[in-house]
Amino acid sequence: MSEAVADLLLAVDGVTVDYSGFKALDGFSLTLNRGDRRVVIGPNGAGKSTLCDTIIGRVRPSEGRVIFRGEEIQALPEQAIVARGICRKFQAPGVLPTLSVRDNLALAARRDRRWWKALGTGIPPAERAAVDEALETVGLTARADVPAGTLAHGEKQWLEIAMVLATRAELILLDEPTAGMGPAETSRTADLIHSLGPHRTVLVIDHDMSFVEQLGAPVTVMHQGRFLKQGSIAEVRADAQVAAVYLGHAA
Ligand SMILES: Nc1ncnc2c1ncn2[C@@H]1O[C@H](COP(=O)(O)OP(=O)(O)OP(=O)(O)O)[C@@H](O)[C@H]1O
Repeated sequence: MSEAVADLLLAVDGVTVDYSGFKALDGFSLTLNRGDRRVVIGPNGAGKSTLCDTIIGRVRPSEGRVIFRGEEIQALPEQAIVARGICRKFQAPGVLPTLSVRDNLALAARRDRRWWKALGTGIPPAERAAVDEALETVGLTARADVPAGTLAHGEKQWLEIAMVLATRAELILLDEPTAGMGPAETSRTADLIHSLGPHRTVLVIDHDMSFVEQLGAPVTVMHQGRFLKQGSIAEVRADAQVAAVYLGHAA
């Protein structure tokens, strides 16, 4: 196997998602190598969330393939895809407000997802280690025993990221991880993503250009379900076609 193939973690290959004739994704392709950080941007309706939905198995493509670790996954159920090592940031209802921060993480770390088994009976050492590491990474160790519902907004977002980390997923999909955050929290979130080691591969969708700049990762621009450009944030900012689609004309 060549080095390039060995490093390839995810390939979205010519994927089309068709809603009764409307193509939310239209022959879209993207590849991620192990350890990559990538940001996907694009105007409203460009297909960014549909891309995440397709990778995680919530939406089925009518054409194309999603290949993870060398195997096609586009027809697998979502739980099977998660079990293979892809996790999307849990949305707010994923956090149980009356449980402690640590217990929320213990549930996320639980591989068999039978959550009632995760409480009271003690958690296996590997899961405990994953929980402790996730707490440390997002800076919530001191808050581990408070009810999750009492966390500030930014802390809740970090808990959601920690829950993804606790699953030990290799590929992490973060859909607008800085939504509702102020500048200081946004910077901390960028630092947090930087601090994840090379054993994590991260795909981020975000509208906040200062956050995208702080991430410093290659940027893929989508428009109308299609690939438009890829480059550094500076290259993308300077691109006339990208500027045009954000201003709402040209394609
Ligand atoms: N279930 C659905 N049925 C029909 N159309 C859909 C469905 N889901 C999404 N779409 C449409 O597909 C297009 C892409 O949506 P998507 O949410 O992926 O875009 P996005 O880039 O994430 O946008 P935003 O930045 O506003 O979140 C939009 O025009 C949307 O209205």
